[in-house]
Amino acid sequence: MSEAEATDPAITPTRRGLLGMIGTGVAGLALGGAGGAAVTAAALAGTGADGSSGSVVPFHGAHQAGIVTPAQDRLHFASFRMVRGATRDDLIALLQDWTAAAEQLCRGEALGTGIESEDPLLPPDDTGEAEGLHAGHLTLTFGLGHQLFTGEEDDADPFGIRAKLPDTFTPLPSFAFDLLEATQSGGDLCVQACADDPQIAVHAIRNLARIAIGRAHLSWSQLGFGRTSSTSRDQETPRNLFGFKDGTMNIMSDERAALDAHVWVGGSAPEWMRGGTYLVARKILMTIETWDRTSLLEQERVFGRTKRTGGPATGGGEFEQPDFTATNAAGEPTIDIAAHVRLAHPDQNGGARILRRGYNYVDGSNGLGQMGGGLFFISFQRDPAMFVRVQQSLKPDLLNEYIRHIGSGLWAVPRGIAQGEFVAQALFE
Ligand SMILES: C=CC1=C(C)c2cc3[nH]c(cc4nc(cc5[nH]c(cc1n2)c(C)c5CCC(=O)O)C(CCC(=O)O)=C4C)c(C)c3C=C
Ligand SMILES: [Fe+2]
Repeated sequence: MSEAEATDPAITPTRRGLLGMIGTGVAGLALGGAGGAAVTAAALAGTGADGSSGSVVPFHGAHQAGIVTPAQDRLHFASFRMVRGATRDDLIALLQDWTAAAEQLCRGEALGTGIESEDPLLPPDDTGEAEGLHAGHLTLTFGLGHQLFTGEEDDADPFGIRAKLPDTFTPLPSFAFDLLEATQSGGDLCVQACADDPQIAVHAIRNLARIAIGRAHLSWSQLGFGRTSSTSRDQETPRNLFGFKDGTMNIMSDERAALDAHVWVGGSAPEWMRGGTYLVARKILMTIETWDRTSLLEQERVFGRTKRTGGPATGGGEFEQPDFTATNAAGEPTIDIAAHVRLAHPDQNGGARILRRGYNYVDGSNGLGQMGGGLFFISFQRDPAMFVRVQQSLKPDLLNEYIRHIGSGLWAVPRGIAQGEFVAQALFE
């Protein structure tokens, strides 16, 4: 296949197309072969047969994808626990198998021989629900939990990696108002799957869970939609379930200096984490019915921003800097002293900034006429202490009246990998 043919939308291969070509013996189409490169180039051209959904985000690179990648619309986040008695070799083999699968999934390929099993007495290599779909900008971001290094009792070294535990990687403390449920918190490994299409994200997690069997099991997972933070100025700022623009003051993917200062782990950390980051997830229930009965004045006081434009209460458009010194006619601060944006602002937090990349979620309703929905908050920062600092400063936040933190997790996200490496390989060297 020539480069020109490879980028022709009309012949950009879908999962089924790829299988067909493997079946007819197209030379080198297997992983790593010359044909494989052509397939990647085709997919990288970003155009599928339907003209929109065939885009590939490269899996390899200095940093893992899914962090500064322009936020896709859909999330399936999964937390895994290693099975009791799993060994270091099991963990390494799992990360190797996940890496090989992730490379294929992110290229929009079916796993192994796909749904056309050579032996009908065995389950097919791929579960099949993404058959006919394209890569859909799928990104898979892998993280390692603290317990992986220390064991459940914090006094063990089940996988022989304790010596590589970074000093800064300590579990999150309890926060005021935490109402955490163990069934939605923690985990030895996490995988953040983001894509344009929920079927693609779910397919990826499902197949990674299947591959993990006998070594790790799916502990809990969360579906999300309608990204609540932009990571690129090319994206319109989305709205959260309270109807406010969310992500206005986020760190953007082109802010190189800010990313180095606040997101990417730097030089003094263990080698396997340099270029990595830490992922915090917080499942935050939003009491939507109460909020919907709250006056617009109060809603805007809570955030310190206007609902329509997203601009600060002190005036100007969405991206105008808030003036925290401004007062109204009565001499009171125009932006309430407990407004969310005041307390979350870097000025209140020793300059700490975090990269937010969360999603709305709705898990159905609770049988009392209330929606079980909110924000699946995700942030990336070079040190978990940066999140802790911001979260602790939100203690008097007016928003707390309308939210409940019900799930939590912290994972170290190793640096990205080159072709031929597996995720977190440097941790085992
Ligand atoms: C600990 C970190 C944060 C949590 C938890 C959090 C929850 C949360 N936030 C919103 C809605 C908005 N947040 C906004 C700004 C904002 N929030 C945080 C941090 C946390 N938010 C930061 C660091 C910032 C930026 C502050 C700044 O630099 O000005 C905004 C305003 C628009 C924006 O800049 O994004 C909204 C709206 C909800 C609904 C929520 C929990 C459910
Ligand atoms: Fe916020």
